[in-house]
Amino acid sequence: MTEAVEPIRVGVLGARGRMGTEVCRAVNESDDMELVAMIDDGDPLAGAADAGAQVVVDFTTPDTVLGNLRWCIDQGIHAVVGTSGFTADRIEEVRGWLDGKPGVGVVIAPNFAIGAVLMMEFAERAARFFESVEIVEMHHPKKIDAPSGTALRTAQVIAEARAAAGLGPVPDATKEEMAGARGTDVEGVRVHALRATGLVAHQEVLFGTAGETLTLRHDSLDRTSFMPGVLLAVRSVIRRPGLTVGLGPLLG
Ligand SMILES: NC(=O)C1=CN([C@@H]2O[C@H](COP(=O)(O)OP(=O)(O)OC[C@H]3O[C@@H](n4cnc5c(N)ncnc54)[C@H](OP(=O)(O)O)[C@@H]3O)[C@@H](O)[C@H]2O)C=CC1
Ligand SMILES: O=C(O)C1=N[C@H](C(=O)O)C[C@H](O)C1
Repeated sequence: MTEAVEPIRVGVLGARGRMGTEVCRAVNESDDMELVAMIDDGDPLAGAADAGAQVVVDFTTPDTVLGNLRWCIDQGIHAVVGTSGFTADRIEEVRGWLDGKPGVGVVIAPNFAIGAVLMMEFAERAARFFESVEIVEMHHPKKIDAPSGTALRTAQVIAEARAAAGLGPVPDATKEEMAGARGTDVEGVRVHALRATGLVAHQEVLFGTAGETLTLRHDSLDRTSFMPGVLLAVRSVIRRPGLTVGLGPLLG
């Protein structure tokens, strides 16, 4: 006789937001998870611990996510984090907190959509073959930060691949006559942020070299695109202590 498996007890932070609402729906619809806490701005985080959450999913704001994450780690609650704003310094800070809590797992993913994860992997692979590269991220106008976490992460992996290949700076003789005309410089990669009603989350990575260009484009047309990745991270994090950055390592 097979033993009944207990569902994973999940708490959602930012539960009334655009992503939080979708995550609550996805957790409720999954057979192996139970939604035990819905926390939003103003609600005490203790509600998640009181409800016995094993995993907390955070889709809040770049300003509040670090405090939330520190609290989860202190409580011994695993965390799946989609909130943007994770610079290299922040990642290292979280890694330090986890050193003191060896049983706790944290997954921080700038983008949970499978196509976006592949776009970043393909960009990393292509980077060494092209002297030029620029990133254009396009989002709904209610997004509160720019550049997007996805664009930041893409620029980082491209910059690392360029450095490993011994590539110099991206060629650019342009004198910027007005500030911002050439976007912002992220580790030597120009990133441009567009906002328009009707968009959800989109990104292009444009590579160029003599006589050819390569464009990688990903479109999230609906927030359901992020849900399989979020659920995969929830299932994975309970048996994956320490810090995992990005969804790639969970995809096998
Ligand atoms: N990794 C990924 O795949 C994805 C990441 N994101 C990221 O997720 C984050 C949220 O995006 P989105 O859902 O669109 O944003 P929303 O503004 O719709 O949602 C954020 C929610 O968090 C709430 N909130 C703010 N502070 C706290 C707090 N301290 N504790 C609990 N809840 C809080 C907000 O409440 P109130 O509005 O009342 O302040 C709001 O309901 C962003 O950083 C975004 O970039 C988005 C999509 C995909
Ligand atoms: O705010 C959003 O919407 C999104 N945020 C994430 C980011 O900043 O990269 C992921 C996705 O782009 C949607």
